[in-house]
Amino acid sequence: MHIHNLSQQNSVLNTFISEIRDVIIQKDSMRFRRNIERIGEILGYEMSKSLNYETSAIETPLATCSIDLLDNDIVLCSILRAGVPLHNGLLNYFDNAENAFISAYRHHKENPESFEIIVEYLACPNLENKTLILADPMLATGQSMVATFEALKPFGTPKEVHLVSVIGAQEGVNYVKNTFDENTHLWIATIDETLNNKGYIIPGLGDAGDLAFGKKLQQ
Ligand SMILES: O=P(O)(O)OC[C@H]1O[C@H](OP(=O)(O)OP(=O)(O)O)[C@H](O)[C@@H]1O
Ligand SMILES: O=c1cc[nH]c(=O)[nH]1
Ligand SMILES: [Mg+2]
Repeated sequence: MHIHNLSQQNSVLNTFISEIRDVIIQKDSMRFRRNIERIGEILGYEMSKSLNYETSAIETPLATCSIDLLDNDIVLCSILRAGVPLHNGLLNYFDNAENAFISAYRHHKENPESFEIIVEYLACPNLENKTLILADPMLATGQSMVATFEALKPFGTPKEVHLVSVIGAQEGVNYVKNTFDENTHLWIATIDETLNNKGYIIPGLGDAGDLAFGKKLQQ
């Protein structure tokens, strides 16, 4: 797997990451969503450098110029619900992407430390030979990404797969690295050291879905 950890280089991205982590600033849910969206824009921009381009002729009012334009059929798939602001950020840059949505949530059984991933809702276009972008802001154990990819398999075989995430735990990064094809790319804003016994990323930011959209009752 090609891992692109953008925090290895200092940039304004650090400001957005610090704000989504900050226990005071993250109380402003509009700012939280917008920061995730801005991070999606940055990750999308960096990813765009690795895609395919074809030269086009563009007519200006004065002359013709040639410019290399993106030549990928992109399908942007996000995991509900925390994936929505990240999806919007990516879609801000990939104007013509087709879109897929899938729900994946953690179902806790009697023991709060153990959970399974439940996939229920799925809407997806044909993936055959397309560029699939799988977006989820939190890559904790990595199980949601893997369950999502499994659920998408009946929709066709993508030409290339890009995973996009904001904060990952090293354990989740290792899990997707060992599970996905070695040509898969991971575009991630930053990677934290560990998970706690409830599967939350430490230091992480808390519950991304709750911070973006409000606390949900456990099912
Ligand atoms: O890597 P994993 O261990 O699978 O964990 C990551 C998942 O947890 C979060 O979703 P959550 O279950 O909190 O759902 P929500 O978006 O509805 O809050 C997050 O958005 C991922 O989908
Ligand atoms: O740290 C985590 C792990 C999973 N989901 C979240 O929202 N945060
Ligand atoms: Mg959540």
